[in-house]
Amino acid sequence: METVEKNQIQTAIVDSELSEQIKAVTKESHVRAENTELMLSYQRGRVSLQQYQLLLCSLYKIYEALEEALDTNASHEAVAPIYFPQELSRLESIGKDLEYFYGRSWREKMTVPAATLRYAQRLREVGRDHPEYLVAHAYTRYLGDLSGGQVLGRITQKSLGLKSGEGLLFFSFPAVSSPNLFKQLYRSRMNSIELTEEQRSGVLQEAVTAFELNIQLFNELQDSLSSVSDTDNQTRQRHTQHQQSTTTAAAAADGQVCEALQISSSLMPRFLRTLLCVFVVLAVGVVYAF
Ligand code: HEM
Repeated sequence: METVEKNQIQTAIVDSELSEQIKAVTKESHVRAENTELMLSYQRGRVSLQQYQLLLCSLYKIYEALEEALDTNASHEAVAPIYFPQELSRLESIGKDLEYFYGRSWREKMTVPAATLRYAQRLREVGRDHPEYLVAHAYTRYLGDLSGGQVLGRITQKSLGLKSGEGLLFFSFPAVSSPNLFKQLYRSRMNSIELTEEQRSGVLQEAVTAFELNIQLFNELQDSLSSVSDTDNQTRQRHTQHQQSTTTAAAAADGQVCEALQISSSLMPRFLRTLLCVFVVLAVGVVYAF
């Protein structure tokens, strides 16, 4: 770990409770997470459907690992106080959102970057070897979802023109009537966990790691989208060049055909006009191809 982070953790440990320490120690990471390309798209109100769908796929894998680890360790003394499956569990909601976007075979259509798999793997390791660190991961995700995440939900809905609730269940916590009050309760439960100094230091370090894993995931996800859109652009450019010579001339003729069909619209049923239009456009295409 970097010396700066070690110093931050040591400063945070002095005289304060876990919830304050964890917030202090991840402050700088939070700023970095907010400034990733993906989160900046959100803050500019310009999230794309592809960005949101890919994010949901990754979140599914992360919450699957996190909630499995929490369930397995539900009675562990460092987990029980912050175990709120009814209020917080996200897995089922994300699954429904994925089904909304990808249909019933959403599981086969999921794409997940390597960073997501590393994140999920770390969650499994923590669940197995250090259940007391789960508080760091649960804090990072759930309290984030209940804080800035609520704003992100509204931005997603607006950017994608989704109707209330459609594909947006991830952001909704029906069993939490006041996110602020719930966060207060959650912090007080975090503070009730008894930890040795060594464990506390480990939890704080793990919280920094949890933010780092999120940042890596956002970056990789954004990179994969950029490379997909680069390839798309290249394919589109080649396609456009290939088509340009025939399309330009054909377009003028198409326009005339459509104008002609508009004139006779009151006399001809719609499907016949469509059929005629398709036929004429095909014929024009064949003529120009030769
Ligand atoms: C567009 C990006 C984001 C914005 C605008 C944002 C905004 C906020 C805001 C306004 C708060 C409330 C601060 C307070 O109560 O003092 C907050 C809290 C929090 N955020 Fe974010 N956030 C973003 C991204 C993230 C990400 C990516 C994570 C982690 C993966 C995260 C984790 C948290 C956590 C854990 C808290 C609770 C802090 C605490 O009260 O201890 N946030 N965020």
